[in-house]
Amino acid sequence: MRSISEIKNYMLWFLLLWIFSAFLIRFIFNKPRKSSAILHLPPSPPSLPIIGHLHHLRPLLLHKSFHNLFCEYGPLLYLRFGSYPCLLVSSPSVAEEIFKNQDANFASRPISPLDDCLIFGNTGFVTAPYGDYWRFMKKLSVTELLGTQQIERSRTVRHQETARFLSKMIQSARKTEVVDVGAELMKLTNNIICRVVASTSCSDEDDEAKRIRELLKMSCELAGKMSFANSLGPFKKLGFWLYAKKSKDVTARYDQLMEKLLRKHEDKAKNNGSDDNKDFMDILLKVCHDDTAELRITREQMKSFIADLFFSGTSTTAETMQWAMAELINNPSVYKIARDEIESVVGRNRLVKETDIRSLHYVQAITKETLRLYPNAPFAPRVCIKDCKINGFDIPQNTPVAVNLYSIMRDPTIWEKPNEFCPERFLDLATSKIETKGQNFDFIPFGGGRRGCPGKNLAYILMNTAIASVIQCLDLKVIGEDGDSAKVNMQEAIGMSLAMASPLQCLPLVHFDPFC
Ligand code: HEM
Repeated sequence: MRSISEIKNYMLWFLLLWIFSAFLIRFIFNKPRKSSAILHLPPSPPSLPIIGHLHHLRPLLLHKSFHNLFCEYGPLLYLRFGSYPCLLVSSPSVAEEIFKNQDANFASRPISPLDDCLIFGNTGFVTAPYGDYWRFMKKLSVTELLGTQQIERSRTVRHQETARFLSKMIQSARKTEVVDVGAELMKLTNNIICRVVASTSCSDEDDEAKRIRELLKMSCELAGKMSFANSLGPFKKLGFWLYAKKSKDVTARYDQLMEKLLRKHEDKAKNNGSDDNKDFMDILLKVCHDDTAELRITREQMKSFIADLFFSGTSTTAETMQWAMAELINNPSVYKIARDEIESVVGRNRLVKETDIRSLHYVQAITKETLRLYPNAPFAPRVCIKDCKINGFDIPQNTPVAVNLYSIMRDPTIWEKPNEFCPERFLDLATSKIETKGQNFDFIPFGGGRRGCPGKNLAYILMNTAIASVIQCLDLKVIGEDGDSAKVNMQEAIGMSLAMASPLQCLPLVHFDPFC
């Protein structure tokens, strides 16, 4: 029998041979396109034959690679990854062109590499091209789920879930138990989205919620790997070959889960025609069965849309809160200022409520500063629908665009000490009130324009309240070799979203117990 290392050697040789022949074939048969030679394209960093700028990328740490490119070569770059061009935008003025002045022309997303094997492929809302389907779903989500009135309506759900999260943390504190804060925050956001979308209560014992979380995580990882594979030009098939089976499996399991939830809702609709307490799934089903609706959505589109909401709304919010907690632990003076603010506004007799947030300016500044440093979606992917000009340069039709939110919000020409956590920068120092920064496209953690994040308001209210509750009720201690002065490791994880490399493990200590 061959040893593992022999097999590995064979595979390596096979791979090298395959790569070499692919390069050769491409070199011989692919003549450069004439049209790109006469276009006045934006500047490009030095590139290599065939792979273009691929050598500038660190696999699965795209935002870091983009940030390095921005620091070294400037804020508007025309890149080529294998056979794929990409416009990298890292300045507020060009972001304004994309999100405002030429918004309609940049309102589509690049074709997803995941279309035929993952649920987050091209049938979804997030990846849908700018057209009738996207407009219809956007209207529905803004009016029926994520608008101000709907956010008000789901306040009780958020309050109950935040209290559940907090009481779990307090219980662990009483038992001197170390808590995986990231996992608890993920449960919190997942439960809220589950209840708002499908009235599914996901308790600790319910492994349905756990399954949703696991599938989301797997999908995220696969999406990252497959997107990277897609940029490898002639080698993208290798990526699909490696990940297709797993992707299909994830999709099938997600589909089963959605079907189960949809059937429950259909049964409920049959037995009770009343419009009271309709959740988002009820509304979607109604639209799906409505012959007179502006647009008939299919069952598949409905499932993808719901998956998109889970995908976009849960880990984004949970991971941002995890960064906030980590920064708070590493910056005890910030913790103290925020706690003093909460105690002066709320007192020490009751738990902070959503309606207190408008008076908690420092807490709001903490959330904003966290989003500035750690935008969970570090770049907004768009595509140019038709030929246009930006800053006098030609941008050809169908050019994928990455608006580099991460670099814009760490640009030293815009932000003083850009890598430092300093919530004060969001406060008007004269009034100590929150400033409305972001009008100039320098603070854009939620993207912008018509394709900007529709969950922004929900995310803000949820994060501000959960962060304020933790500050009000708990001290968080990291267990490390340095004893009480141990700091959280702020390293970023490998992946497409900006998550922490190591899960935040803390020992909570009770400062105020609102449930006593
Ligand atoms: C901290 C939390 C969040 C962050 C940082 C975030 C960030 C973003 C960003 C950067 C985009 C792309 C915007 C663009 O292309 O201009 C986006 C899109 C989106 N987000 Fe969020 N998001 C968050 C929370 C949420 C929540 C809570 C929901 C809903 C439950 C949500 C739903 C969506 C959807 C559906 C899209 C796609 C919009 C479209 O393609 O038209 N997000 N988000």
